[in-house]
Amino acid sequence: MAQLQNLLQAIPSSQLLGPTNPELSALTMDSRQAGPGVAFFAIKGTVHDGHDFITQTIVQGVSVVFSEKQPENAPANVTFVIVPDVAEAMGHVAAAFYGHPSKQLKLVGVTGTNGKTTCVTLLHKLFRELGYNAGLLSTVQNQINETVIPATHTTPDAITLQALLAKMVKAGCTHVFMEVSSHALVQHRVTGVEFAGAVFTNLSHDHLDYHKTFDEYIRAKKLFFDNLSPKAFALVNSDDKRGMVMLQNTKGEKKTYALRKEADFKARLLDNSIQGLQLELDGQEVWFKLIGTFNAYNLLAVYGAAVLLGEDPQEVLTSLSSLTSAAGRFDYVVSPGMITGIVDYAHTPDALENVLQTIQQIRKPEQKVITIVGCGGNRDATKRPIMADIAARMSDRVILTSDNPRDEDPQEILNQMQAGVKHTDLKKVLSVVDRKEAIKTAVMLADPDEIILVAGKGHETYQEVKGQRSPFDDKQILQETFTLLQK
Ligand SMILES: CC(=O)N[C@H]1[C@@H](OP(=O)(O)OP(=O)(O)OC[C@H]2O[C@@H](n3ccc(=O)[nH]c3=O)[C@H](O)[C@@H]2O)O[C@H](CO)[C@@H](O)[C@@H]1O[C@H](C)C(=O)N[C@@H](C)C(=O)N[C@H](CCC(=O)O)C(=O)O
Ligand SMILES: Nc1ncnc2c1ncn2[C@@H]1O[C@H](COP(=O)(O)OP(=O)(O)OP(=O)(O)O)[C@@H](O)[C@H]1O
Ligand SMILES: N[C@H](CCC[C@H](N)C(=O)O)C(=O)O
Ligand SMILES: [Mg+2]
Repeated sequence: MAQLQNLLQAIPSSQLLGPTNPELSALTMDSRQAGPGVAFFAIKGTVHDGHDFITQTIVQGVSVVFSEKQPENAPANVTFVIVPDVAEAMGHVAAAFYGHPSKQLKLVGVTGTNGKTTCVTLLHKLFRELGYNAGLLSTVQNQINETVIPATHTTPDAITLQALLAKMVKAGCTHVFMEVSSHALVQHRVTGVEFAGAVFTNLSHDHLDYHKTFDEYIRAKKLFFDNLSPKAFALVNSDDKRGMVMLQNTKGEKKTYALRKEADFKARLLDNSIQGLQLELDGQEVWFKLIGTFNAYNLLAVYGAAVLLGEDPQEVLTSLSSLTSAAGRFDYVVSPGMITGIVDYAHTPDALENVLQTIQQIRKPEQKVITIVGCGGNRDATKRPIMADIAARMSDRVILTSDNPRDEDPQEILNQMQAGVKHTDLKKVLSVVDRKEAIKTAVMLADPDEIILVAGKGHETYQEVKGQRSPFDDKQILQETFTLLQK
């Protein structure tokens, strides 16, 4: 419960109509949840405009409406708060409603095109190892210590986010690690959140369907650093072209990490194999279980953030060296017969190319690569032929199969993929519509010491076919098939 006036203090400007200080029991941005004691925020979305639902919320007995427009005929018992930007106001109001939980936590946000889930998951595992109560907000899942709360977005909306942070405070968490997506920044999902630190991983072309231009996308990421408090650290990858741009206008403490340049946190790659990474990190030689050069960056970012949070560098390195990757991010199993199975969430051409490049770098010359890949239904169809072509060019054999066909005809998706394979590569490519059968086929074909990449679904634990979701876990099926076929 909260009084409206107590929630309005953080909002820069507002105009109030109707009762001045009603009592509120809940906040919502969805008209369908509005009722007595509730404040409704009318948000302009990509499909709907929340303002169109105001009348409906009034019929449902809502107490307060946050709006960008003057009401036409507001009933006397409803308070209207008129603000220039409802999404921004909602960030501040949600923070106040839940008692500013971020101020009671050491909250670190990670932004960038790739590596967010990996970094926050490693940070969470690390701080659990170091003995802290810690929270996690990620694409894969949210966590309070070891308790899992399913995630619907990479970064939840402001109300859900503040509610989760408050729950974490209540559970005794001292540290929380969260992904901050560019959508979240533009939509003010993290407005009103106080960060102890911000980390930038890298920037490449992505989400341009939403941000329209690359400059807009960069601006979205930079917003995160521009809004930091002077007490926070701003840690960026200075090997990335955009790293220093992020620091230009920040008030936070500027820190860098790099493999190729001088930086506050610096590492040198000594060895990069299927067994893991050996790095010289801040002058010490350490082995890590994570694979691929990109993970050297993630480890360095995590190390830097932990040290900036005040942890002992030696203890951090010792714990980090024992950690494994986030579920479905270059996750792997080795069969008793020494076949390496890699499960990765690569579901875009860029990601698939990256993951196959990493495999090329770490495999022994004689190790062959079998790739299993599909493309989701009801999603961008233009990536289908491109991904099949990449898989065929960069692997010794390819099995095209279903990802989540959703409402589409699975065979039709495979036909569209197959159309992208070059004539010269056709002899390497099979199509097996059933994903389980595809995995089985790959395991049957694989000789000891070969590598099987299962791409596209990563951590997902279901498959959606003809609108129906059934349990499906690439890593588990791979393991079961190794056992079944005694490979
Ligand atoms: C493009 C985008 O970010 N969309 C998010 C946005 O939806 P929207 O703007 O399209 O919403 P809308 O349907 O137009 O509705 C506008 C407003 O009217 C309200 N409404 C709508 C209907 C109604 O009957 N009554 C009502 O009040 C809605 O609750 C909403 O407040 O606001 C919704 C409520 O928070 C989000 O669920 C939705 O995320 C959609 C599902 C989504 O797919 N988002 C993705 C793109 C996303 O956010 N991804 C990023 C990261 C991705 C990555 O890093 O790869 C993430 O952080 O997850
Ligand atoms: N630092 C990095 N640089 C480049 N590629 C990376 C990096 N870290 C991970 N990757 C690759 O990108 C994929 C996605 O990694 P991760 O899930 O950590 O990123 P994310 O930023 O959370 O992505 P999303 O936008 O899907 O939430 C991984 O499967 C891996 O192949
Ligand atoms: N968030 C992305 C993930 C895609 C993962 C892939 N496995 C698929 O289902 O297409 C989407 O829903 O488009
Ligand atoms: Mg993520």
